[in-house]
Amino acid sequence: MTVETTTKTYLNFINGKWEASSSGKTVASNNPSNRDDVVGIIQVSTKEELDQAVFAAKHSQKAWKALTGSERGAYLYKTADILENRMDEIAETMTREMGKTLPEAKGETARGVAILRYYAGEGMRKVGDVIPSTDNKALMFTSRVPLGVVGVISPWNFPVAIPIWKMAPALIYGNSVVIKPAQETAVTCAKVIECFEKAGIPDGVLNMVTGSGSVIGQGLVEHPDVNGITFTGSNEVGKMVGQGALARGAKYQLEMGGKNPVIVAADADLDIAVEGTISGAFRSTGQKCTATSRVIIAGEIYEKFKEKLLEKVKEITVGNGMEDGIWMGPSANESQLNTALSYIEAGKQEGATLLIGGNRLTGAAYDKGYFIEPTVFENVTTDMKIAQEEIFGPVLALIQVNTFEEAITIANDVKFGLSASIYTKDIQSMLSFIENMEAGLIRVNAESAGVELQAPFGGMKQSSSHSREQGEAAKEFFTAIKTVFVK
Ligand SMILES: NC(=O)C1=CN([C@@H]2O[C@H](COP(=O)(O)OP(=O)(O)OC[C@H]3O[C@@H](n4cnc5c(N)ncnc54)[C@H](O)[C@@H]3O)[C@@H](O)[C@H]2O)C=CC1
Ligand SMILES: O=C(O)CCC(=O)C(=O)O
Repeated sequence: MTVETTTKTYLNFINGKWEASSSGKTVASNNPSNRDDVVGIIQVSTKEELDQAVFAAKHSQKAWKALTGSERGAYLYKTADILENRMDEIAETMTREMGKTLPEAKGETARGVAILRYYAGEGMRKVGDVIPSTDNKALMFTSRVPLGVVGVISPWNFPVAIPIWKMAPALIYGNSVVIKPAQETAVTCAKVIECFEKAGIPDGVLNMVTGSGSVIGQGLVEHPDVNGITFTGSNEVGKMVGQGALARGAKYQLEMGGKNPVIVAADADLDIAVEGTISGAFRSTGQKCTATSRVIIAGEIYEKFKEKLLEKVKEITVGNGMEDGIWMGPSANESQLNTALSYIEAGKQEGATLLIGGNRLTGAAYDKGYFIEPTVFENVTTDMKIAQEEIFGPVLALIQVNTFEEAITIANDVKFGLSASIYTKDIQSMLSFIENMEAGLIRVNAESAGVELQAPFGGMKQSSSHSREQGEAAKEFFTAIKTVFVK
């Protein structure tokens, strides 16, 4: 395994060149397993660099759009090959930068490669339909055209997959892109951009500007030459992004929080349910919008499920995700750690019973990082904060119910609607769950997290702007439809 030991400074990528910010200011990206480890130095950019990037994107888009879909696809295939060759190095950077374990980071990087190849292929697929006109001498059809310049605002929890599942479809349909990655994972993003550069993407078509959300993120939202904004992150910021884009008539797409339930029915295979619950709740230290945060369990099997779950939670090894044998890494930053700890405190204050975990880990192996125990509460009622709000940490709430209807009511009793699972063998329960659950992702006998790149991804209620990402659904956002009538 190669671990970088020198600290490199990463620049903005504007119009095909790597350039420092005119601010002269930089910030270190630190390892959440060991804050003394600086993964890289990144630019704290100004509005000036953002303007340059948007200008470059605007002026390169016409020629990019004029290429055929297969020509654009060729750049994505090439980028995929380069990313695949750099898989180990980029995955290691991801683990050092945000903490998820190396196997998870490798899996995510491989997913990035697959997403690039999927959208490369989209360049050869149809961009319209023929629709019968009521005039039999006319030809009527639709054609999809790019939006123009797309602004990508990405979070830190999937530093490779999320930027790629936004940039790849934007590019294949003929848009140019300016990305502002989360500061916490800007080094990983810069390495992904290097893959596009090495693949020869034309100057200006893809630009990266790092910096704060309030300057560069907000700047993208407000920029008159940015035609579409795609965002993943918190509900608070997402709503501001949506309002800002709407105010100037730009298209927007928001993927935000979740409070995802798992229902364990009385007839569930408990071993499979426990395994899926553990993986959904604690992989990536609970920092997925699709993470399981509530388990709603039939009274008949409650004690048995709880016992099996706690046995498995005790086996979770927490530590530096670069090390063999570690199953759960740290929180991605100090603020995430403190948020999780404050929700644990709120759970105790509001009367939930702490069954396991609940503490920050201390000692030589932990003191320089943001490590927290996997935590499970019981006697949780739906009015409690830990049952209502997105924690984005390894905290699970167990809720006991007497009937299936009660389980569905509780599962739906939140403002979010991203993902929901049920464990059952009964076909009627499955069908009722599929019918009545208010969630964009419905999972039966499978964990709440886990998204397939070729299928639509997004939520109901306050989890998204009601649009969908990934798969063919991406076409809806990254293109506009022209209806053409020819006579
Ligand atoms: N849905 C998801 O996958 C994610 C949800 N979150 C949620 O958000 C919480 C806070 O995490 P943060 O990293 O602080 O999320 P955030 O929503 O602040 O950040 C997401 C992205 O938005 C940018 N941003 C921040 N302020 C902005 C503004 N005013 N205008 C435009 N862009 C802006 C950030 O720089 C980052 O690139 C987490 O605890 C979690 O609950 C965070 C990351 C991903
Ligand atoms: O569960 C996944 O694979 C994707 C989750 C996601 O998109 C997110 O946490 O932002």
